[in-house]
Amino acid sequence: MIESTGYQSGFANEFATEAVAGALPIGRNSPQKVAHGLYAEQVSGTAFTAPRRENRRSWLYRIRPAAMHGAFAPFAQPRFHNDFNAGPVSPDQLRWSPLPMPADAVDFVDGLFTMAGNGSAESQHGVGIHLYAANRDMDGRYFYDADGELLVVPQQGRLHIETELGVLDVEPQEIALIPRGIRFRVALPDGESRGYVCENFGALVRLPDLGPIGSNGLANPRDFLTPTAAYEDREGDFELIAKFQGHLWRATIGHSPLDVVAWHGNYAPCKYDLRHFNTIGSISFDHPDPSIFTVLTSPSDTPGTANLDFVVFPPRWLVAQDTFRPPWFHRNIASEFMGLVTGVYDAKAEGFAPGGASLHNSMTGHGPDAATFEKASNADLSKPDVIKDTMAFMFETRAVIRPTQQAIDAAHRQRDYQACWAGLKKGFVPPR
Ligand SMILES: O=C(O)Cc1cc(O)ccc1O
Ligand SMILES: [Fe+2]
Repeated sequence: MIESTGYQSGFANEFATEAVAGALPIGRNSPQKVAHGLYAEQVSGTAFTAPRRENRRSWLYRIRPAAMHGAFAPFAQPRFHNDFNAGPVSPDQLRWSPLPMPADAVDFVDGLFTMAGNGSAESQHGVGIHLYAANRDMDGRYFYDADGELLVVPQQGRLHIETELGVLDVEPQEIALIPRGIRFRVALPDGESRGYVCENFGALVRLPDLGPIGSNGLANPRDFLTPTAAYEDREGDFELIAKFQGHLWRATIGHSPLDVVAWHGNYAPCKYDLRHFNTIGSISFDHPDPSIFTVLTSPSDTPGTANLDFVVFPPRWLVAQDTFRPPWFHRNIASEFMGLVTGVYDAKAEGFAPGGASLHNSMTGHGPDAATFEKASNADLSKPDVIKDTMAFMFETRAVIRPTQQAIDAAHRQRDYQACWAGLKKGFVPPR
């Protein structure tokens, strides 16, 4: 087990960190001989020639280079993939109860269950949306995803994520970002653990522009924490699992790949506490568009039209006057996959449980359920509404989100979801 050695603050900063003094070369990246007999290795997350403000890469000083492992062979974990049903996709509103905890011993990789997605690693746009339910540590097993960066949203149980670049200890209401290609191992200090993973095939997520909000607000850069270097020097019969072009592969590896003694650069994992999100909303009237809740965004080639927006609905005060305060009824061009970390979501009185999920695709009508509509239409607006102890989120994409066959067939899919709107009464009374 590698213990955390601490964090450095800032989003995609130029970090420099060494677990052994003198391991980082000074004034160059690849000296003829690296200090302490280490190997130098660069890992790039953007094209070499990407504009400087978007360019992401790190230099790793490690015990053995990443090239050292056995040949890859296909690895069977049939619940984790990128087969997003090429055929017709139903416009139905869909909702799921939480993924049941496994009965057998299951680690993070074996516990991944693909719910939906769009695009592909090959086309370099789109997302894979996965849930995980696991109950044991990855043991002698290391994983990397060559297809996309991973945005991990734990819902139950802490995650101890040992990565090549250091350790992230993440608890529910925090998120972790693991860059494409970075190798890691997950331990579960609380045993049974559950959460959501968004695999981003497109441009790396970044903080959204703030426009007229100004220079502060929403997710502030200093609240993103990147680990300081931490490594293990461990030999044994281990396995390296890779996700590559939508499929899993396994190679033997005779040492721990978490052997980076020092590194510098701006391509690194980080975590963020969603409770630090500075929520901005209406202090006059009307419920704002949910883009005001964007934590991170992956732009597409069309300005303002994201490949992925990660949006949160944190605790906040609702004070708007002459306003229906919860989310309105709507149909959007974008497609919305929602999850709930804790509490109750303000548009759904019942049925959307922590650990559950919903999917409302492009132009599919949705919004408050009948009970929420009734309550909010009659609420006393002279008092503020305080939304407490909750953390819902949304993976919103420009492309339609295709549920997988296993998500459609799952026993935990709520086949009666549409009934939540059935009780909406006809209120129209034409003037006479
Ligand atoms: O609950 C939803 O569907 C997400 C959502 C929230 C909101 O505040 C406004 C629009 C929207 O799609
Ligand atoms: Fe919505």
